[in-house]
Amino acid sequence: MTTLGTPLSATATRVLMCGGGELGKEVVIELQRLGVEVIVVDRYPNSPAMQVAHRSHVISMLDGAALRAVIEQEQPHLIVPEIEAIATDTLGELENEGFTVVPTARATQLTMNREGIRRLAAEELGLATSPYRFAGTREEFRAAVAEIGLPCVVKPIMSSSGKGQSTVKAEADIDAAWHYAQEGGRAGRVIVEGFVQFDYEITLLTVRHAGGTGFCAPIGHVQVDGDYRESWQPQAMSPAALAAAEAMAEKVTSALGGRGLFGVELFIRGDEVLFSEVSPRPHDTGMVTLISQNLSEFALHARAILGLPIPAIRQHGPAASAVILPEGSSTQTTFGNLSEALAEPDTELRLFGKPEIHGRRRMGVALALSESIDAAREKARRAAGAVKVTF
Ligand SMILES: Nc1ncnc2c1ncn2[C@@H]1O[C@H](COP(=O)(O)OP(=O)(O)OP(=O)(O)O)[C@@H](O)[C@H]1O
Ligand SMILES: NCC(=O)N[C@@H]1O[C@H](COP(=O)([O-])[O-])[C@@H](O)[C@H]1O
Ligand SMILES: [Mg+2]
Repeated sequence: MTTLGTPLSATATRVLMCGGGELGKEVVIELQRLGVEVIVVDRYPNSPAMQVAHRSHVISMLDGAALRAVIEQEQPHLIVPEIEAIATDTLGELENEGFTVVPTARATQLTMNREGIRRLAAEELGLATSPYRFAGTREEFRAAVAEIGLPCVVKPIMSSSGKGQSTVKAEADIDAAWHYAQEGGRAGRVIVEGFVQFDYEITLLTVRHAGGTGFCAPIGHVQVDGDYRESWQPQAMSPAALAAAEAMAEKVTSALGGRGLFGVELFIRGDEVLFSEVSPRPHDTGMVTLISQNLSEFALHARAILGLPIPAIRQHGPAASAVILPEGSSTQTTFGNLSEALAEPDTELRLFGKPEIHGRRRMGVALALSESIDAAREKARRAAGAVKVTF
């Protein structure tokens, strides 16, 4: 596609986003800048991306019939999944019928289930990973934990952002980990992974586009309870570790195929790289690229899926992001003290505009550029911390 039309006309280039959170919102903004007609589908009204799209539909995206009906009605040129929890079998059928799914329907099927992507990476592609077992019953689970040994990490095979994930450190944690995974996942089955004592972990943003495959500078991050709190770019790496990371990212993304941006999650120990998982779409830790690159991960995704060139990716030096992750209950949250939050130079905020909060929810992110990674991280944390959230 190297011609784009006029939105809302007979020549329109239509993109339908399946999922419309904060990551989708930035993708929609990039598509809007190119005059693409954008339709957003999500499970609740006024999701962040819906607020910047041409139209929206509220359905359960796990309901294959509902998803098919919306797609048949909208006739998009591209179907762009934004979350994992989608009726991916329906995406497969639609792809067979001639629709284009980003990056491919198979990639969305394999990555929505930890078992699919782990078996592809470790067993078919031979990538190094943590040791792992899958379990569908309590008995299988106890046996899997015994085989992997302690400490181990337990995750539902279908979940994201750390939901249902816990670390079993002692015998006494085993039952709680099983129950927690049953509540937090969309299927009873779990993965038990050996706990990796990594030096640091990265997201290697990898973009498959018309001219080949490109890599962003590695993004380091800190996770708490399986959910990201801070990220920074560039993460310093030895040349050997970086080369191994890029080789691994190239291998797994070419196995998934199609065009678009991927977030390849890797654990690094010395010069050794272990594959963790991959998102076939922009990654939350990659929000730092909103300030750190000429083309953010969202701009890269938009260009790649539209078949446009990506001749260079420019990195602007030490940069960081820190999440705004309040806990409360409201449909009219306010974000105050912004003059202090944005007082320092080279600081930005994104407030996602999520219509509700019940419990803990990521509502925004602070971004900063500075002289060093430490200084950028501190600045981003100061900015995020200064925002006064009231419910
Ligand atoms: N085997 C492991 N050993 C050590 N730490 C781990 C292991 N697996 C996961 N973690 C930690 O938990 C974090 C979240 O794990 P993972 O990415 O698998 O969860 P997720 O729910 O898919 O998260 P997201 O959807 O945000 O990517 C990792 O980034 C890492 O910090
Ligand atoms: N790690 C995956 C991730 O960050 N996904 C992002 O969070 C949104 C859901 O947020 P919500 O749970 O607040 O609705 C998703 O729509 C996506 O933008
Ligand atoms: Mg992850």
